[in-house]
Amino acid sequence: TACSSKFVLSQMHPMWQEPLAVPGGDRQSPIDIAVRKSVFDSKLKPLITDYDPKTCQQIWNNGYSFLVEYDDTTDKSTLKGGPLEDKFRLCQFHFHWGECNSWGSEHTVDRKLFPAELHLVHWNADKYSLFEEAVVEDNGLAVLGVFLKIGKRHEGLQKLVDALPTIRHKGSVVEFTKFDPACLLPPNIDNYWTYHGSLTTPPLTESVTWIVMKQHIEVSHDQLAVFRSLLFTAAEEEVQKSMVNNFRETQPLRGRTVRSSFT
Ligand SMILES: Cc1cc(=S)c(O)co1
Ligand SMILES: [Zn+2]
Repeated sequence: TACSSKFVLSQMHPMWQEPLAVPGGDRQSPIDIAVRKSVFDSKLKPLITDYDPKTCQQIWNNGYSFLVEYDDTTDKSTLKGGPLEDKFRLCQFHFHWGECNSWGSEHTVDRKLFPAELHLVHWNADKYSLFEEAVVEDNGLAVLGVFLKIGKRHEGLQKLVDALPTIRHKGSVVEFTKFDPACLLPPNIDNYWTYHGSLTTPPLTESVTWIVMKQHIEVSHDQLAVFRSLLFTAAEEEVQKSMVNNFRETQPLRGRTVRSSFT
């Protein structure tokens, strides 16, 4: 298969036709994180996550990925500290992955590809009152990125994996409660890279403070295989398409500096 040949890089194909012009276009995501070019910033604080599993509401297939959505009408599940000046509310998390374990992440580290990447999406609740408002503002969003590697089974992930067959098609939603997203974070969340970027799916708005974890988490081959059983297409569509390679290619740095919280 495309995944076994040594020219895997030439086999990669992103999920959708890229729009020609994007807003501004000089702070797009994802990017390659060139470790030796990142700048240690001793003023970066520890990250503070405070997630309440009771705010977990549903899991659904939006035709790009699957989203686990949280009640963000109060300050129950929040992220602050790190590079952030304000308090951000968790609204959803989702993943990006490949058709095989050779690729799938959005960010790369010294051009290294991971099989998948988790994104926890938060919006600035000190400055705005809705995600929809925040998503078009420079300091509106904070997305926490975590790389996934193939290894031992992730016990916390299994509840989510078990729900995926019930949302195979685009548009399907099921109730999903009492899930603590903190279980998906690596042991040490104080080692991260941070830079200003964008959403990686349309509308690609340049409103994201990215916080990418240095430490990855491990999931089993079989768990990631279930992600690939999802479909981009709705039940009534003639041709069903597997939900794989739902990542965007890395974008030009355009002079941006990536800061690190560690030396
Ligand atoms: C809001 C949002 C953020 C990311 S990173 C994504 O992939 C889709 O939607
Ligand atoms: Zn994403």
